[in-house]
Amino acid sequence: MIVAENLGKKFRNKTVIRQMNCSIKEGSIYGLVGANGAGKSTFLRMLAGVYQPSEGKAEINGEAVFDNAKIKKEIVFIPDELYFFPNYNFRMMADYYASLYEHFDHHRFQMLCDHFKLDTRARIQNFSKGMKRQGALILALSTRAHYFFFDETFDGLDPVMRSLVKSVLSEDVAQRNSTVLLTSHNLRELEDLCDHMGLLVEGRIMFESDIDSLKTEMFKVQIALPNKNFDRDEFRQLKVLYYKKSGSIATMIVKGDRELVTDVLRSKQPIILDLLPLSLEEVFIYEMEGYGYEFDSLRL
Ligand SMILES: Nc1ncnc2c1ncn2[C@@H]1O[C@H](COP(=O)(O)OP(=O)(O)OP(=O)(O)O)[C@@H](O)[C@H]1O
Repeated sequence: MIVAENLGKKFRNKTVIRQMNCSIKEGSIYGLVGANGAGKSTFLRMLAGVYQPSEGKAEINGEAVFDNAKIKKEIVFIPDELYFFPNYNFRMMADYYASLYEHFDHHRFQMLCDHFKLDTRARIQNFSKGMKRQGALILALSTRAHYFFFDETFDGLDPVMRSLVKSVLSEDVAQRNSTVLLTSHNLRELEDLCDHMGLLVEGRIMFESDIDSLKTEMFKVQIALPNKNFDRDEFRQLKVLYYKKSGSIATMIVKGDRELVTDVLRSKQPIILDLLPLSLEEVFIYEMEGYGYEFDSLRL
């Protein structure tokens, strides 16, 4: 279990992460999304033991990560800006990783390189940005570590490679119960991969949830009632996050159990009733409104 408790990070006088609380279970794929500069990389670096927290705790299985050689052997951190030794090829980088991670699996390394069609003897400096990303991921997964921290992993990957990377990551988690924490500034990039997601805003996780309940507990409703003059008050039994009426049809965003919501709406004997699922992006937008953030241009 990865745990952040009242975690904070300051650089000189600038507070970048504040009072962060979050726990990530073994075997899960957790996506952390947030705008540029929100603090994603800083948070990841503290969980990976690269930065020392200014306050609070960053722990894995109850032990502080920073300066903890034992735990760091179980962690691979792939930063947003990749670094490879000059003049090295992938085979040489694999040997270097094997010197750091005792369970490094050379067979898996070769298999993944074949799968991604990467030539292990070619110089890395001649590779494209996307190929370097693939290589970093292959090296990480070949270590047989248990905790993977990937910063902007999909940056530079084309759609085919993205989906290949996603399937390789999901497979590792399913087979080995490894734990993956990924960051992205693009929510759509992570939504089909992660089982949990958190939204980081100005150094704080504003909210987090498992994807299934996020998607199944919020709906877009379109409804028309026999009495055309109904208003929002008609639905006061429900948690209506957003309401807009044009003509005789109301469109609203409702939070709650689908069956209960449907029962309440049906009891009004609607002429039109549609309950539509929201995309994850829409769910985040409406949740954020509860925290006073405005997303008018993106709504409905
Ligand atoms: N080593 C550092 N020294 C000083 N300030 C830093 C340092 N690292 C990060 N920051 C500051 O912390 C803030 C958050 O940066 P961070 O890289 O964590 O954000 P991010 O969410 O990963 O952004 P991006 O999506 O653009 O990569 C920024 O204002 C950045 O300038």
